[in-house]
Amino acid sequence: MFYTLTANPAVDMTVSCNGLIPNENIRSGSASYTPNGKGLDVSFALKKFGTESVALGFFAGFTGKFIVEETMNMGCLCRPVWTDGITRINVYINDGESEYGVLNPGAPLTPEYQQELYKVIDTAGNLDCLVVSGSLPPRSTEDFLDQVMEHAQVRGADVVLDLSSKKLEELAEKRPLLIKPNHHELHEIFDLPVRDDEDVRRAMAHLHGIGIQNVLLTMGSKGSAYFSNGEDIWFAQRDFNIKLVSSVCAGDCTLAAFLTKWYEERDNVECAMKLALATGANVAESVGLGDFARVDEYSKRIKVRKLDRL
Ligand SMILES: O=P(O)(O)OC[C@@]1(O)O[C@H](CO)[C@@H](O)[C@@H]1O
Repeated sequence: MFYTLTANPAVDMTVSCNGLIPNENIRSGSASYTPNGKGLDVSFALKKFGTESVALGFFAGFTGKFIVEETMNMGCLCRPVWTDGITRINVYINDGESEYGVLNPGAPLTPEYQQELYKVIDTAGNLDCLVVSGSLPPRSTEDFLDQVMEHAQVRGADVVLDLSSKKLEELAEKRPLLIKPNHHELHEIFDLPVRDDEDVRRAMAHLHGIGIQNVLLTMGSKGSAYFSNGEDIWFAQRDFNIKLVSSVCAGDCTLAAFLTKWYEERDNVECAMKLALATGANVAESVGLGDFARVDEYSKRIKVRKLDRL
């Protein structure tokens, strides 16, 4: 069974408007409020593919209650650790041309809440794979993610990491099963720029060298991705344009789609990459996760090739 951990969930408020004007109030055209956070998005997307998971995380206040209730309403299992404060609201604004995001810090953690979460991991039934995604709330301890990984790995679970912080580099030596950086994160965290296939070969060799078992590297709006298992590297590219509405949850759903195919069938990389890119593209065409209605159609229009070995 997959478990996801969202240490810092959020209600996403997604607003559309005709442009922001300095020092003036504007009226938005629409606003939607959705339960989110990177690990939760993975759980929601897994559910859409018929794959069960349990969503773990810290939740607080009315926003935390809203997220947990909505998660359960969607039929997802959830084991919340309740904390003080208020789970954050993140604001995304689309002015018709560009997207703007204001990501808030979240409700602070204490060592006691962290201990509570470790206990949840220690006693979780059928813990095969823990997907740890997203930022950390204020005042989480320096070793929080090390502890999370250790508690999961002691149970024999695989750990998948989707983190935007430098901590990802430190955790590499714990041999995560998979990481899912995008090209910006690869540059910022590991100082590995990605301009062409040769850069990708170099980057993948480095990542495997420091302990990471598999890498799914997404290329954002380019609509492409690379996957490396330490032996081969695959490149996937879509051949169609999308009408971008919000790219906010696309990366999380790309990861979920990849996992739902690849985790059980490690040889089926091509199929997993097709589903992953198709899902990411379709999610970007709506606010939140959307309905995945075009995923099958899009999957047929993704080309996958293996990079030549040098
Ligand atoms: O602050 P984090 O945890 O890095 O990112 C949080 C967040 O941007 O991630 C999701 C999209 O990936 C959103 O639903 C959510 O608001």
